[in-house]
Amino acid sequence: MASSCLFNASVSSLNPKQDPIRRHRSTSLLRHRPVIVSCTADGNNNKAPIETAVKPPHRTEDNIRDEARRNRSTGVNPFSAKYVPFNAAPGSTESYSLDEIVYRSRSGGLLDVEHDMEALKRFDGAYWRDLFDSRVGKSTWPYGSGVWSKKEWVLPEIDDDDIVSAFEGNSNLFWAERFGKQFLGMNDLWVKHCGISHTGSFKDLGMTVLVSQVNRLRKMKRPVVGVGCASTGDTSAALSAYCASAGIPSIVFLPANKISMAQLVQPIANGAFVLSIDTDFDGCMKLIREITAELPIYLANSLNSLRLEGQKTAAIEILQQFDWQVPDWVIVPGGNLGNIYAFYKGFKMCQELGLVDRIPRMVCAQAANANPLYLHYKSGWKDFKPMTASTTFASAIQIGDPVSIDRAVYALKKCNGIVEEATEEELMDAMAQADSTGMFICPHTGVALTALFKLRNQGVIAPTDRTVVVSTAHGLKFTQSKIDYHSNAIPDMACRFSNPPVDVKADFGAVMDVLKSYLGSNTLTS
Ligand SMILES: Cc1ncc(COP(=O)(O)O)c(C=O)c1O
Ligand SMILES: N[C@@H](CCOP(=O)(O)O)C(=O)O
Repeated sequence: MASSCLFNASVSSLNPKQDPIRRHRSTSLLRHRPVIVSCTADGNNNKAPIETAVKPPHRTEDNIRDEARRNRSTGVNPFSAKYVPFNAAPGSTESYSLDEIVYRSRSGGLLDVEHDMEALKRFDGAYWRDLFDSRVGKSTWPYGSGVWSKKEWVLPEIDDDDIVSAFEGNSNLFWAERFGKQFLGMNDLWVKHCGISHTGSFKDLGMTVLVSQVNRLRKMKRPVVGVGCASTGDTSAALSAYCASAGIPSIVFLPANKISMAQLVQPIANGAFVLSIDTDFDGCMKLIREITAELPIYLANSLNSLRLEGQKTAAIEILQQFDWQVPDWVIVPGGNLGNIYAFYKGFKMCQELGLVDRIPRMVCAQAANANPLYLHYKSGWKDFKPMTASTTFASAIQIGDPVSIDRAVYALKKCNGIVEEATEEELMDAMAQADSTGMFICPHTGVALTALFKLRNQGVIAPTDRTVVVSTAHGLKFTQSKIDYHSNAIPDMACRFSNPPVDVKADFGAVMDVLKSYLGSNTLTS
């Protein structure tokens, strides 16, 4: 079936791969002009979307969603994705539409979202790089989001109108110059601040995808009365915010007294139905799986592979922010273990589709008090043993029975990865050291930085290696841990880098004395 191109029918039948001049022209235009997607496909199914560089003028009566609707292509979308069993045996034909409500394969294993890679490969790496780059820094719906700017690789078939987005992603890749030089002798250390985000953690990246799909299912009159999750605090915050924005009920299961106040208040404020349950995260996870099997509540944890499609865009973004150069190392704190696989998948897609020629080595960092993956790695990947996780300041990764263990092991084996762990003292010191150089990180990022300290000291990571530490949540969600540390109020912890406030009388002389002793000289009076 032939279909029309909205703005430029004359170029619609060209495939940029076959037409270097067109490709060159489109590239230079895309660099400078806003982009609207229009689409074409012919009966031989050998053509694909063409970007036009012509954006019609903004109509004052339109909002950005209206504008996207008005400019929507009438062409056939050549891209698609489906659920398949994770790491399926060769020859497996089991698959499910993304419009089905399914979290497990027939054999009870994990699922994965599989994209039609042949369709994506009809475009070369340069095309995808240019397309993604052209969408950054714009407010065009839905591409203003760092996730949806990669829509063709995420949920290619969803209608833009169904998308629920807070323009998440595009988070800061911070050059940790002083921290790297002062504490590690490194000059190319970076922190990907995924926590500087709508609800303060990387969960927004996955949740925009999941809640958008739920929005679509509800419009299709599928029986979804609400969306539910078990959480250590960040998944619940993201779920409740995105659901509230779309007017969808959310239900969150939280382990009582095991998450920070800031995290607890997020779903409460966003109108979620909050259950505080007398168990740990693993207990909540077991319950939500049982409940979602009984009631038409859609499961929002990363067991649901849709989430990882959004989270993988953080990896693509890192490459993009380095102008498509590949860092040597990427360090990710791990709990339920979806994110480490999401990063691997993002990097791998970029390699397979020709945007980059290799992938980085990844390190998964765990708290020593919740380290089932670390123990598994140290055993040479022999038997995996779930555990009961102990209390940790890195409370969002206090998880003993991670649902994505198979995904994590797969990813780490494929990228020659490493697993490290951090004691409570190590992670808190690392957090304080990072903060002392101008960051304000969460304890989980402290776990990742500890892994970096250890691998540098062992000589595994070299001083000149380009290294990215993934910061997963905003430090403002975990202020109590910082207060405890800087008050020297943590039993059996030296709190070596604490910086408690000095009590001083409201008296000029007293203040001068304190300042002179701080400055170590009489510079104030001379
Ligand atoms: C702040 C933070 N960091 C890291 C993680 C670990 O991510 P994952 O569960 O995907 O391993 C989580 C959640 O588990 C989290 O909330
Ligand atoms: N840290 C997570 C734990 C659940 O992880 P998920 O990615 O499987 O939802 C949280 O914040 O709840």
